[in-house]
Parts: sequence; structure tokens; C-alpha cells
Amino acid sequence: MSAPTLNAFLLSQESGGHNADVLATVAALADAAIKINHAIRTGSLDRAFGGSKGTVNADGDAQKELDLYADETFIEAMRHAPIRSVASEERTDPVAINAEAHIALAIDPLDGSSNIDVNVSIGTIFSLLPATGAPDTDPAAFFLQSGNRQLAAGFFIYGPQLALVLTVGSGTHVFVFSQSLGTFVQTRESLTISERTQEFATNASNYRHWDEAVRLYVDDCLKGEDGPRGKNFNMRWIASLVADAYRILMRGGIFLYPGDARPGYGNGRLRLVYEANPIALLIEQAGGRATDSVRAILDITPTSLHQRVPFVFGSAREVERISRYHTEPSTIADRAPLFGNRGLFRA
Ligand SMILES: O=P(O)(O)OC[C@H]1O[C@](O)(COP(=O)(O)O)[C@@H](O)[C@@H]1O
Ligand SMILES: [Mg+2]
Ligand SMILES: [Mg+2]
Repeated sequence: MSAPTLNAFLLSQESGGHNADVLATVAALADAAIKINHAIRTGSLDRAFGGSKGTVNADGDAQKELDLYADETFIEAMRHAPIRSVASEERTDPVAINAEAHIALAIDPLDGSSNIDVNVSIGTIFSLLPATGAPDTDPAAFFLQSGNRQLAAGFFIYGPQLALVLTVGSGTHVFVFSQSLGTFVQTRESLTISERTQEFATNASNYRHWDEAVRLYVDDCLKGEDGPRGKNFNMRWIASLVADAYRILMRGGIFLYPGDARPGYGNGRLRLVYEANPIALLIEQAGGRATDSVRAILDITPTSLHQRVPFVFGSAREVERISRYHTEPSTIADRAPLFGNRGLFRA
């Protein structure tokens, strides 16, 4: 039997009783992503997508042409979807769409902006949340719900292949766009992230700004076979969250963007509502874990739309281990003999 298309998958979910509006919205997002993928692939021929617009978003990031094109394309696509409100990384406030609808969309329209002009994978991350309440409900309130309230989450990756990683609440599934069929085809069903790993992803240029628990964890990985871990680690850092997440979903690994001492980076770089929450749901639905170093990301109630959060996710055992470096280092049996040398964790 041939692999199901995205539409067939969504129909099967609908006949299983899943919220039809959620599924219709995923289909509309997929159509918009196909359009953006096409624009990226022909982009440099007719416009400079990597060029800066000279504007900044709510977080102070410089906006590139493609950030704004993607933002406008997704918002436009949502005007015909059963969506009440959209919150975008590129807009200070949510955009009202349809007052009768019961779903809110949080979106990072273009993730990995620093990779646009160097031809490295970029993507779109989305999160669907329930949006109920009186017509005069402040739309910002829809987005200040914890991540475990998400109805669906996913990301598109504009890489060598256009892929969609999706959860509608039961399992994490992968779809790849087929040029010949003109639609997404399911390539992985309910994937599982390996529990253990020997690969970490972090921007190590921030080493001197990290707190000591993070430095010790990375030091231990770097010491390889001769260190407390007793095994060699590989390192990858793509600087597109979607691409790092995709690799971790495919072959395991651990991702760290912790808070650090640089001004404005006390809670790291990634945004809770439209980056960490959807990635965390996808990772947890694949058997991995996602934390802010200690707390489960999905348990955190956001207090503002664009707030940042320290973000650690990936293979379950490794995420749990990092948490112990922060909270109970003396229980890390294989590391205990070295603590005395460092001083930080001396009881
Ligand atoms: O450049 P840094 O500090 O390594 O940060 C890279 C991180 O920033 C991001 O690009 C932030 O996302 P945006 O491009 O959507 O702002 C992530 O995709 C990536 O993980
Ligand atoms: Mg992003
Ligand atoms: Mg972005």
C-alpha cells in the first residue's frame, strides 16, 4: 500500500473524531508552506530574500525580506481558515481573523533567518491552541496558555526536501512534499527519539556567558572517552531550530540554548509561545523530553506573547541528566569524583 498523503492522513484523523477545524487549519498551513517553498526556490532570481528590510520585530531582531513575506503569506492563508487570531513573531500584537472561530495560531513564519542568505535550511514553526471565550476576550489571552493545551503543533523545513513534522496530539509524524504529486506524503509514522545520544547541539561561542552547570555538562561531553561520560560526543549547530530539531527527531541528540549572561539573554534566545512550545510537543510525542533546563516546557504558563525561555530538548536520558547538573549534581554518579576539582558543586 502506498504511503498516505497529508490530506488522507488528516481525513483519517477527522473520521477518528479529531477537531475538524484543527485539521483544516493544518491543510491551509501546508498550502501556504508550499507557496513559500516555491518562492524560496526561485527567490534569488527575482528578489533578494536575504536582504534586510531595515525594520525590527517585537524582540528587536532585524527583519529580512523573507521574514515579512512568510509572515504575510501565512496571515493571508489564515483569512480563509477557521482561525480566531494569529500571533506571529514578526508582529507585536495578535491579528484578529474570525470572531466565530475557536482556534488560535501562534507562528514563527520564518525560523533560522540568519541562514537565509547562506542557503542553509530554514523553516516555519506553528502551534494551535484553543480560543474560547466571549467576543471581547483579549486575543493575547489565547496565547498565554501552557504548551500542554496545544491542539496541534508542527514545523515545515525548507531544506533539500520540503518536509512537515506534525503532531495532532497522538504521535509525531513526518511528511515530505512530492513534487510529482504536488502534495505532502507521509514518510514516518509515530517516530521515536532514541533515549540516549552521543551528539549535542549548542552555540559554543557563548561558553563564557553560560552558568557553571551548563559549562560542566559541555565540558564532560568534550572530554569524551577519557572523561566522566566514558564516551565520545559529536557536535552539530545549524542555527536553525527547525533543522536541529529535525536531526534530533531522526537520529537522537540533545539541543541546548540556555540562558546566559549577555544583556537580554537571561532566558536564552528562543521564544516560548511559537518556538519552544510546538517543538516541545513534537519532541515529547516522539518520546523525548523538553525543559527550560529543569521544568517541563509544556508546563510553563507564558506571561507575555514574545517571552524567551531557556530551551533544552532531545533524547530523554540526556535531558534528564542536564536537569540534574542544575538541581542535584551529587546524584550524577559518574561525575561525582570530579566535582571536588571544580568547586561549584562541593556540598
Ligand atoms: O544565532 P544563534 O544565537 O546561534 O541562534 C540561533 C537560533 O536562533 C534562531 O534562528 C531564532 O529563530 P528566528 O530566526 O526565527 O529568530 C533559531 O532558529 C536558532 O536555533
Ligand atoms: Mg525562530
Ligand atoms: Mg523567525
